[in-house]
Amino acid sequence: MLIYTRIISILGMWTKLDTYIELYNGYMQDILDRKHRTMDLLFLVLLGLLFLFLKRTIYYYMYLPPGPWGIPFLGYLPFMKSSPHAMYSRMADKYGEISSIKLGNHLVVCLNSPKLVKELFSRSDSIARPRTPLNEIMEGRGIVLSEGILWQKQRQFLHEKFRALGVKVWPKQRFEKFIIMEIEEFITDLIKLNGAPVDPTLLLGRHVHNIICQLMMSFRFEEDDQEFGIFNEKISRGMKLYGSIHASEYVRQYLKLPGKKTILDEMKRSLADISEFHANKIRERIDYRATHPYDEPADLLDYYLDNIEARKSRKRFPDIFPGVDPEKQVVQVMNDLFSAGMETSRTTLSWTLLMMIHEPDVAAKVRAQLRETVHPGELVTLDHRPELPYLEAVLFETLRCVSLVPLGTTHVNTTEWKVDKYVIPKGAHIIPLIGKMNNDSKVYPEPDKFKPERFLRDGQFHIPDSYMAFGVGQRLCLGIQLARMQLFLFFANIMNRFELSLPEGAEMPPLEGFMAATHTPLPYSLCFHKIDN
Ligand code: HEM
Repeated sequence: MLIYTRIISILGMWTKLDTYIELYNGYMQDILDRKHRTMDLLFLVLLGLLFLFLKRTIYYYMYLPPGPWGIPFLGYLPFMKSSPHAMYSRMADKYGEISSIKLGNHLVVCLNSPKLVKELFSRSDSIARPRTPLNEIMEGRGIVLSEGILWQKQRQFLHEKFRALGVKVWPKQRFEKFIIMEIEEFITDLIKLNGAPVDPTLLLGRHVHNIICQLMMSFRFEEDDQEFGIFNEKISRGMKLYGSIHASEYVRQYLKLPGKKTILDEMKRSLADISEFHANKIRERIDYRATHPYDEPADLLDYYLDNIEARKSRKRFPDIFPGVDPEKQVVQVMNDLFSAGMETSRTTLSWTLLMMIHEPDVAAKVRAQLRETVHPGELVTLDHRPELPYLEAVLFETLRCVSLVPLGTTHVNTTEWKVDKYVIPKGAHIIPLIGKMNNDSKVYPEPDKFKPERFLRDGQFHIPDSYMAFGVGQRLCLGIQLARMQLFLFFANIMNRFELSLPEGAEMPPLEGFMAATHTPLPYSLCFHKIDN
């Protein structure tokens, strides 16, 4: 019976086999259909993504300012055969007012029109700085490389306090006396030399730096101060070393090449030493203020410490240190003013003295104007400035001719920019070609000629709109007033007290110097002969 039942049930299943197979096939078909549908969907998504990618890439490249092509990941870096200065200059010759190039995975946009630079650098979305391994050492602190709200607060604070301390290129300013004091020391050094040859760039360094130290922390380095020599060496070496790891700005892996990381480490150590010096000065001042009450702030450090103390006692006090440790921020501001202020001013003075050797007729005109205004040997002050427009024009023409900061300081745009028919994607490195614009014959006719008259209008000193030496816009040089005070007072007093000559038998030093972050003259010597009163 059991066997019979089994046979019946097997026969029953047998007769349903077709149904099972059909079910199975239907099931498999369903899976296959679904698989196909998923594949189709995936394919469509990929196609969509590819389309978007192509659209974005085409849009990106189609509207980029013109420039040479590179290869993926490295851009134009492997084909760079000259210095960035020379390459950008050639790009400007070929492509005009605006050009672009890919270096590593960064887009670099070069601007070669004063009007355009002015327009773009006045925008509030033009003030960011590039994120490079070197910039990252400062951790976003200070003034030169800070951004956003911290930069805004610092800039406003420093502007206000510079003014309050009398840093203005007008007569009777409180700060003028410190510059004059330093000039008198400098003149004493020159008189002691009694006409013996000296490299003016080296001699000027301590005096120019003392002026910044006075402004920051009422301090000056004495003649035999070893520490100043060491700092000076660190800053100059840092500027040169920077050139040898410059490519790491574009491809970080560059620092993995033999020797490159060591250079970055050396630069970090130098910064740490200079920071430690400034941090000590801050601690000394805090101790001093604890026991010595004072009436009014003597320098930037007093203003900063006033702010830090007031912040501690009043919770609602305006915060000028958003997101940073106040003491570390003050240290980095001091480092920045040291490096931005010293090298620039002393090098400009050194170039101007060299120009006077190259251009004896101009030197004679400067002296003639001085003779009409002051006695030989008399101290020239800012009171005399309105009577000495030609002298000031010589300084500005020197800055134009030598282009002290030939590539300015790189800006970064924080939103996409539409410029004429081009689109500059956000995050590009924007470089103003200051050196190139200074030599544009449409802006400065006969640019190779040294013509201070360009800066005179109706006999008065006049700065044309196109002038770029101190940058323009939101991040215009913070020290422009201080620089103008120093340059005028040093140059006027040197010319009023000394005749300049090359050492006997020396060849004329060239006007082509060493190009790095700044353009410095090659080492040269001058003799300073005191003019009898
Ligand atoms: C002849 C002398 C000088 C020249 C030619 C010069 C030139 C420049 C240039 C081209 C910039 C870049 C502007 C930009 O980012 O677009 C700059 C920025 C700056 N300069 Fe000067 N400078 C001189 C002297 C000084 C002095 C004496 C000080 C010190 C008090 C100083 C402090 C600064 C600071 C702090 C910045 C950064 C401003 C910011 O990022 O907001 N400079 N300077």
